[in-house]
Amino acid sequence: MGTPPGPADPTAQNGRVRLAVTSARRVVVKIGSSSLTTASGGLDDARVDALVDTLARLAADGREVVLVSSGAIAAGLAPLGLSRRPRDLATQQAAASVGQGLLIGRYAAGFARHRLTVGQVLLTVDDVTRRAHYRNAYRTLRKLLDLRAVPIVNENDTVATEEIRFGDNDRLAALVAALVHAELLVLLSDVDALWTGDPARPESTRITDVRDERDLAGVQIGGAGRAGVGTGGMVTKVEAARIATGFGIPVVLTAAPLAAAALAGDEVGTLFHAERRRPTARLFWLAHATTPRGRLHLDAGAVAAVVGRRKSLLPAGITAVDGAFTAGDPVDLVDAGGAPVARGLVNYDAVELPGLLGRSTGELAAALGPAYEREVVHRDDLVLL
Ligand SMILES: Nc1ncnc2c1ncn2[C@@H]1O[C@H](COP(=O)(O)OP(=O)(O)O)[C@@H](O)[C@H]1O
Ligand SMILES: N[C@@H](CCC(=O)OP(=O)(O)O)C(=O)O
Repeated sequence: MGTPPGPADPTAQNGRVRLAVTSARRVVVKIGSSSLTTASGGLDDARVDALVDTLARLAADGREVVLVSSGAIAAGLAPLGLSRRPRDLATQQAAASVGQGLLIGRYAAGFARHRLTVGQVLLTVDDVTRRAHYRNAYRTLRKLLDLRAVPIVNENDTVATEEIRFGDNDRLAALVAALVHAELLVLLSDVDALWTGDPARPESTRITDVRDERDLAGVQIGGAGRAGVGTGGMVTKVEAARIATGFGIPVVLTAAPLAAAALAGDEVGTLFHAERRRPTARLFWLAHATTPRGRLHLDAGAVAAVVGRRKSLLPAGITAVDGAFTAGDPVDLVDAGGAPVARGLVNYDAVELPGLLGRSTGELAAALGPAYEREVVHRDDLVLL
């Protein structure tokens, strides 16, 4: 390994402070299972307390903190006599049911030492994909912050099924950061930064800054490290960083013991710089938080119009339709090869479209009435993928 992770890392301090970090007033911090558990899999009280102390200091500084914490499944293993993360969903859910209570109890006791109250927020995919639920989740989180409580978020593992699971809390943390309009997302893992390749290999080096996709070219982004504890590895963290930075939120990725230094703005870990152009909340939600209900296949002309010239999608450019959506649902717009190029809110039911395909809006209006002059997806309801 190039440089061992830890506060002693000589490359960590060079006297510069990351202003994007120190100026953030509302911060979402995500910690992975691997940073909260002992090698044998149980909750590591010392690590939980260390994180709590760091976050309590942040709160004492007047910053608002939302914690997204994994670890429910890992914390439930030992009490159930299990030695490793189970593969089947039912046992994972049982472990999460036992472990989530222990986890939140541990946090509540830890924050109480600092006279801080915690609020448990368990979210399902629907809570961040369905607009009505999304607003509910936002209201609750907002209210907890207004009341100076520390929201502690996890996926509601006990009720999530395989199909509707996030499965990894990195993406959940990025969506929560966007939901609460955080100014910073901190991803804490068992590795001190994003490295150019597997951190265990001598040729790998630490990446201090990711300014855009070009800085990720050639980087080998692998799966989870310590077997049986973490889930997504670096892939889900980089994906979460893309989501958050695309929403204008900078992201610091580092190891849990470096959390305090990272939050003080020291140049530890990897800083993913925020993109300057921030999409509207609605389009962000459309791109990242919706599940498409169908697919519209576009011909080359329609792809050029929608992607290249940012035009609305008209029936004339659609060659086929899949799915059972109704007007107002999110659908993916795919090119001739089936690759999604955009997502949008469709103005027709799936059953209406086959009779309209390939026909001009003028022709449709003359044959079927003025209501059929409308776009299939209006450009204001479209986001490129
Ligand atoms: N390019 C890379 N840079 C850093 N870590 C990497 C890279 N590729 C793969 N990894 C692995 O990803 C692991 C972190 O993911 P994971 O175990 O899922 O953490 P967590 O439980 O914190 O979510 C690291 O321990 C590391 O071995
Ligand atoms: N919701 C699950 C965690 C899933 C997850 O993302 O884990 P990790 O990769 O350790 O952040 C739990 O609490 O066990």
